[in-house]
Amino acid sequence: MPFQSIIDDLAEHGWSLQEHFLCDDLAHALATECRKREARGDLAPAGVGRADALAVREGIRGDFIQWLELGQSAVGDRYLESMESLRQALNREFFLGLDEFECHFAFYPPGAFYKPHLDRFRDDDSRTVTAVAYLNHAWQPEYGGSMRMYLENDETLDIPPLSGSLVVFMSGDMLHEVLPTTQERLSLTGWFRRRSVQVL
Ligand SMILES: O=C(O)CCC(=O)C(=O)O
Ligand SMILES: [Fe+2]
Repeated sequence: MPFQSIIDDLAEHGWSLQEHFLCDDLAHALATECRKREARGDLAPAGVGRADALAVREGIRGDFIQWLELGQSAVGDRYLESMESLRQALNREFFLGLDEFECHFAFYPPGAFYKPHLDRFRDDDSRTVTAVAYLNHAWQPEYGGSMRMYLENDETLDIPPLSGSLVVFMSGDMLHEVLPTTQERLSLTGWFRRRSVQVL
């Protein structure tokens, strides 16, 4: 079961890569859904920060996003249901108290990137585990657009955004970035959250 290997990887080193997490038809249908939203103009430039501190900073990230909610599309619901099963598996194993999953489509036009960052906000530690699913069929190495993770001992790992793969990591620990892409790059980025304890 892929969930067990995600859990084992997280316990061992805080991240996991599952190269065939989504079956081909689901990955393809999600890519179609993302492109449809993009064509309709539903995606908006992504911001940096949270709520009232939210700002669009093109020097930091250049992707366009739209949140995925239950009931918007059958294919979106299928993805959210599999993340719900993963949430329950993570809670059973790690007692993280994850009580929510939020996720958005992301569309990186050619030239876009996302500079190195952690997924946890300075004033809100509710984002606990990050899960990113990639939706790019026949992605070639020369397109760029890999996600670079900064591991221990100054090592880095570049993960190409290949259709169907899922990367999971601890949101507060893993420094990561999206390297500049030369092609349109589609993904679903999400976070398992626990109830936020506000730092005043
Ligand atoms: O698309 C990716 O590979 C990662 C995106 C990301 O780091 C984010 O949205 O916080
Ligand atoms: Fe991130």
